[in-house]
Amino acid sequence: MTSRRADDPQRPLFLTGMMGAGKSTVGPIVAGLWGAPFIDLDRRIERLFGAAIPALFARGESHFRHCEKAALQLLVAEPGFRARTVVVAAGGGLVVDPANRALMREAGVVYFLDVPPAELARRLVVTPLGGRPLLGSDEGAVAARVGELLDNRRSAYEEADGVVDGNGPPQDVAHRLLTALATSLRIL
Ligand SMILES: Nc1ncnc2c1ncn2[C@@H]1O[C@H](COP(=O)(O)OP(=O)(O)O)[C@@H](O)[C@H]1O
Ligand SMILES: O=C(O)C1=C[C@@H](OP(=O)(O)O)[C@@H](O)[C@H](O)C1
Ligand SMILES: [Mg+2]
Repeated sequence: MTSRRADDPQRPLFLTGMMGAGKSTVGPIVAGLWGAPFIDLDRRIERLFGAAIPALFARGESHFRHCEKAALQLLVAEPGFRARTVVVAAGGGLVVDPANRALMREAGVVYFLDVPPAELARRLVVTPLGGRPLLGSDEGAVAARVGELLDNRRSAYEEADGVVDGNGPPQDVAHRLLTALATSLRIL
């Protein structure tokens, strides 16, 4: 069984990985199994800055990255955050900034949901592309773009406390994650 044990340390879990890895889909399932709240950092950003992700990107990627970093810093600074059991889905690019990586690892446990580029592209082309401005609007170019981003980011994703295979039904991924996490939490 993969649910939390009463004696597990209380730590936030950050889910990282590429767009399409399933962070926003698997995160709420893990939170439900764990009896913990779920926070999607992209939704926090939208609330904090009063604009949708594409609108923030329209002011430039660096503007979006600034908002993203501020949202992470504000979340982690909430009283008692580091001792909470909470599941946080990061946006796929949050790890690119080394300060964000360090902050997540300092504040909680970080897991990388690893999914091969072909599967990411398969998932992303059936999702409205406009919501992820970095992918552009050309379906045919998504696989190449995703492969390029993953090549650039892989080493940052791998600086996690653990890596979980994100292939397969979301429920299976959630259970896989909780099994891996149980081990991480007990050795903290
Ligand atoms: N394990 C999975 N298997 C198949 N499709 C998935 C899986 N996880 C997510 N998806 C689908 O892929 C798309 C992106 O998922 P999402 O959770 O938003 O990813 P992320 O937050 O990592 O970018 C959605 O259409 C979602 O339904
Ligand atoms: O990989 C990225 O740089 C991004 C991923 C998105 O979140 P998801 O990973 O949840 O799609 C969102 O934060 C933004 O469009 C940028
Ligand atoms: Mg997401």
